[in-house]
Amino acid sequence: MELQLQLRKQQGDFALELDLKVSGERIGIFGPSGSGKSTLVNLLAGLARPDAGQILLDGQPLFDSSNRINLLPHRRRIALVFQQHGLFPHLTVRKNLLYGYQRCPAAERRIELAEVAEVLEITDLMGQMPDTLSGGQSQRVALGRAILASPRLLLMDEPLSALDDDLRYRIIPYLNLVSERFRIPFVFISHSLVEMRLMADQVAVLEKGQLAGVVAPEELARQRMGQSASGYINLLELGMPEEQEGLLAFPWAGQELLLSGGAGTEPGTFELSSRDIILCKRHPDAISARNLLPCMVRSLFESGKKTGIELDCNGSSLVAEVVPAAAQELQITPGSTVWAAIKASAFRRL
Ligand SMILES: Nc1ncnc2c1ncn2[C@@H]1O[C@H](COP(=O)(O)OP(=O)(O)OP(=O)(O)O)[C@@H](O)[C@H]1O
Repeated sequence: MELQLQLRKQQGDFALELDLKVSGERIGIFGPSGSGKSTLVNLLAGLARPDAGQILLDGQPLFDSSNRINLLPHRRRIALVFQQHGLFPHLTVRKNLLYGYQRCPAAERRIELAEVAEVLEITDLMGQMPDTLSGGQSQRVALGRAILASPRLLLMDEPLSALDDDLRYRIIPYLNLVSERFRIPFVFISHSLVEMRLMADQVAVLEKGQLAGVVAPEELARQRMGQSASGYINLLELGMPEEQEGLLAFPWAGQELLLSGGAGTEPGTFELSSRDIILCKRHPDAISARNLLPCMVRSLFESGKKTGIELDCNGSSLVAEVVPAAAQELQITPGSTVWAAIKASAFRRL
């Protein structure tokens, strides 16, 4: 998918002025509150009209003020999914799903109900009413309804923010699977850098109605490390654990990581903040942290008032952060070796 826009939209005191070209199947829109993200979604969907400019989707104009083109929302073939699932309360799950399907002209239908239900694991819910569904089930049905309209683009305005963490991370694989299996590109808004890294190939960053840049999500996470309250979040894929001295030993990068008991006994993805990694130049003789990993420094980067340090732990990457003075004192330079100390309680399962 290629999305190209050059537009202006005034809303009261706020002006959105964008000149943007992004391509990819999974595009994120990131920015602080009030930066214009929802306004952009409304303009793309045709729910609001730019004052002037052009919006092209795969080269086709959805809006072009100089040629007086402004396709109606349903002619854009863009499906919307919002934070609140918006299911019809008086219709069963099946009828909610078929709503999207029946609205799509027969000749353009390329996605079938049974297949969508199978991918989203909602086949068993078909006869239920929306008020009997959990938040995650409702959001999967809303997604199914949007997909069954066989859209050219799925547009999602904070689709996961109404869900608790546990559900949010269970829905993300479905979104990725849907985009891949049905070849539907998506554009989504989120405040979460972790969501961006799990779901986007490219991120358009908005600030005060302007485009601040288009970057890879990993790059964005590093740029924001110093400003973010939680630092840079390392995402670690850990294998099947074994019990060890009252803790759980998870395989990772050819070694073991010890985690506290609450980590669960399945393999999975875990978060580890860059702030929870302590670096030591030499092997500390006595330390309470349960994990002590020998690492090589790959690179250093600056972010806000912090220095990020990308470590190579047996071939796997880990990002730690220190204040610049600590990096100098410890003489941390690319190629040098350090020990990374991590408490067993610092990991959080996604
Ligand atoms: N109908 C409107 N009339 C006047 N101003 C509006 C209108 N709708 C939005 N705005 C203003 O436009 C700006 C951008 O709003 P928008 O909802 O696009 O931001 P956002 O980045 O999506 O924010 P959030 O993350 O909080 O949802 C805000 O300053 C908002 O107050």
